Amino acid sequence: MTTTRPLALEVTGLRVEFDGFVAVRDVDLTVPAGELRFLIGPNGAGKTTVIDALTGLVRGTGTARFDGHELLGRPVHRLVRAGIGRTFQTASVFEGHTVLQNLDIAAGLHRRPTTLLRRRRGVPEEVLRALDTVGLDDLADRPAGELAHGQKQWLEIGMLLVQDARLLLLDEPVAGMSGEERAATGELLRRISRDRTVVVVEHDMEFLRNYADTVTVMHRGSILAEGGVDEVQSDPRVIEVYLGAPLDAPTATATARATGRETR
Ligand SMILES: Nc1ncnc2c1ncn2[C@@H]1O[C@H](COP(=O)(O)OP(=O)(O)OP(=O)(O)O)[C@@H](O)[C@H]1O
Repeated sequence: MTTTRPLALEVTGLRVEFDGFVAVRDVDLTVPAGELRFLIGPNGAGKTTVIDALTGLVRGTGTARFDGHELLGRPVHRLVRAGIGRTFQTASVFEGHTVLQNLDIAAGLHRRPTTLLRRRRGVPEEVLRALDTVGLDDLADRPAGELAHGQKQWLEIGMLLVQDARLLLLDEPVAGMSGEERAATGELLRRISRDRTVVVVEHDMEFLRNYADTVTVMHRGSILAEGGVDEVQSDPRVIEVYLGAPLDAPTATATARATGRETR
């Protein structure tokens, strides 16, 4: 099953506290389908915590609606069923199983493992489609543990596609990837975001410049700025807080970062 109409993620007043420490506050965020949204900000800005709150890993207050469903306060398995999928900074695939088996497991989480492993004929259509989308057709029978780093991330994205995730929240998907893998991932995210809602947490400024439609900048738990890449990169508040330099005296490092010669 594929998405038939664009869906937006609409977050208002999101707040997350850890033992009295407010990690995320007053976050309003709307992400339409068809747009590749990047979420950036210095370390500790609250990016991952936002994703954690939307995927049920931490408790958040406020509202977060997707496809008519309130996401906050729902258990993880119900969020998966509601079409919410995420990846982590480290790919979590079943290394001993083949690419196809990983996708098959993701496609039928409710089936018993023995049934899953016996099914070699009649590969479900959504699995074939995901293999094609993430470009792993030729590696379908390869154990996931033998895949290159980038390929594991693509497999993980494929696993979200077979679950029919329509809101994908991806945490630093290109970290540790080669230039070629980054470009392939960027194109993959573009394809996916045409009819799904995709939010990417990323530090890599070059990747951001090449692929982001819109950028949301977080700082100290709140949203600091939002707009196109050029707009955000030239915003003095962003230069000051995200790049870590005082406005009137940019350091060599900050200047290098602002012009994209450094990635973090
Ligand atoms: N489980 C937790 N318990 C207590 N504090 C936490 C927890 N998770 C995150 N924090 C704190 O919340 C703040 C936001 O962290 P978060 O990981 O969301 O930032 P981030 O923007 O994703 O940073 P990075 O780019 O380094 O991954 C940080 O100060 C962090 O130390």
